[in-house]
Amino acid sequence: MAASLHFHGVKAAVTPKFIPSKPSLKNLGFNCCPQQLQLMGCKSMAIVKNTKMNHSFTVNCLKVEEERYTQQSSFEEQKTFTVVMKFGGSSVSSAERMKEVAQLILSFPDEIPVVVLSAMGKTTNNLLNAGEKAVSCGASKASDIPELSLIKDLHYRTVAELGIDVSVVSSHLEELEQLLKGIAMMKELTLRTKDYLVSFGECLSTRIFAAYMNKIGAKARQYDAFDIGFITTDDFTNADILEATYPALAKRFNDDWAADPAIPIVTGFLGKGCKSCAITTLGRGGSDLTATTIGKALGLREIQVWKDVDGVLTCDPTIYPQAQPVPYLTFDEAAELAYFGAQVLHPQSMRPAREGDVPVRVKNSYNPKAPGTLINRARDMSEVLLTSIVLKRNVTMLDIVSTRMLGQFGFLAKVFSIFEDLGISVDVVATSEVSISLTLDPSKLWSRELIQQARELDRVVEELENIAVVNLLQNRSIISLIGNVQYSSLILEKAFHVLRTNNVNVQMISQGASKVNISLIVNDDEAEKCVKALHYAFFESNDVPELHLSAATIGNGSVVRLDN
Ligand SMILES: Nc1ncnc2c1ncn2[C@@H]1O[C@H](COP(=O)(O)OP(=O)(O)O)[C@@H](O)[C@H]1O
Ligand SMILES: N[C@@H](CC(=O)OP(=O)(O)O)C(=O)O
Repeated sequence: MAASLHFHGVKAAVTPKFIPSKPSLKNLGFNCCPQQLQLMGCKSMAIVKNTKMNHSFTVNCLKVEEERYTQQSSFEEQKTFTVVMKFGGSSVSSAERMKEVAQLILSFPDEIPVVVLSAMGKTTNNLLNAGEKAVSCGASKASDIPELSLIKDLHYRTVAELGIDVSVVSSHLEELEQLLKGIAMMKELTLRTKDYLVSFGECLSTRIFAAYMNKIGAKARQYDAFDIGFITTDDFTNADILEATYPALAKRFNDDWAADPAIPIVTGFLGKGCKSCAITTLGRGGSDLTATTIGKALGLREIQVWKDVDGVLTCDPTIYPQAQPVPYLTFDEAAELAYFGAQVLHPQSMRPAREGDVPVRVKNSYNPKAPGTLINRARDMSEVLLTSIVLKRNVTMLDIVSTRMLGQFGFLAKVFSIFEDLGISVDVVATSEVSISLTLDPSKLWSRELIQQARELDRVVEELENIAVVNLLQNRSIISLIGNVQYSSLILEKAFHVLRTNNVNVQMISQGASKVNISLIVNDDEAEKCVKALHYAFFESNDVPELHLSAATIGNGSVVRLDN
């Protein structure tokens, strides 16, 4: 039974589920006690809906097991926030989208969210391109850089369409223009300056959105991540979040809420270098990591990442539009999928969620009714064969052959110490007694200038040639088959059948220890064809007689029965 109450002029809808504790009610401007709610027929607990703030609060509750409410009853304080809701650039690309996102947030009245936003639409790319152009255009031309105009137009138009004050963005846009002039004068764009430059995207989007939320009566407060405790390494453009971040965030958000409740609107992607104290970024797509970090810091019920697709799909829809949503994933599967190139999630974003054991839900902000993908610690894998196919292009592969390797102690250690010294990560490895084949993580190389990359690769080869014969193979792709490696023979049999039929020779294969990933290396120019054929075979075709399967279908979440 639901009821309606009026306290201090604020209408409160009460659902007989929770009875809020006195202190929490006071924070919200209410003044009632469990007895009053019991009188209303709320036998156990109640949710109080503050219709003025257009929000429900499942604030700390007291279970009324006894008939009588006594003053001595302990009102346990409950955590205030319930979920993180992260919206990517595609979800907040225009005023219209921001309005829809605001309504979407408010359509969950039982949640108290921390909202994380990325930069609007293509703003991060435009900022990076503007920075590159500023290096060579000359200070007098910096104001005319086309990408600067695009950024200004988008943000001025958005505030106008949302009916909020232009001062919310004007000082930041002026500062951005000054920065581009500075870059033009210096004729140089360091990684540190690059991070400062791209930070304008998230700083602008969150300010606009918070102002709009306040305008429509949903009290919100904007936060710059680098000011509230996101402490990172000083690896500009690819910083890692440090442990000190978690307690700092919890304190800041909880203290602010206790003092003056408002929905936090936080910049994704950004942090503050622990030594430099300068703005850092978490790598492209890093707002997902911002969201999971907050989820762990506050011990929330769920982390929601809202995208422009119906969840994590069986493969990249830009390669294969027939890709289907994957309803459930484990943290391990999602981490492998992200690490091996599925753009939908940031490669490091699963770590805090797994550590904090907070489920992650990937949803579509353009289609909120779609169930999306739920990522959890475990799921029943017994009937799962393949979950998703991921393609990572532009990979460099090294074949390292040592005639002295046979029985030579420490060869692998020497090889890997060379990579460690040069700060290059290795993705996939396969070894034999006399050789080792490996691929290099392109994202680590991509963050460097092209010339620097070439120099670094030359150095790797030079160093390795002291101990082995090295063959450098570029333009390769890694196709990762994410699924149940317990069925590896079945997966491989099917995959190799498909590849043979398509005349593709696999150059390297690795199963790894993850139990969820088999990686195949092929030439770049054959990779897309392979992914399409594999997707068809694993997710769409039932016709697999040569595999002796009795199930009607195999693939994502479907039943696989092997005829013994
Ligand atoms: N396996 C996959 N599942 C879902 N989306 C994928 C996958 N692989 C690549 N993508 C791409 O990722 C995009 C969503 O990620 P992203 O651009 O980071 O979204 P946002 O900017 O909204 O956070 C999709 O539009 C899709 O093209
Ligand atoms: N704006 C940053 C961070 C980010 O996470 O963006 P998105 O959520 O739109 O992928 C980027 O483009 O990399």
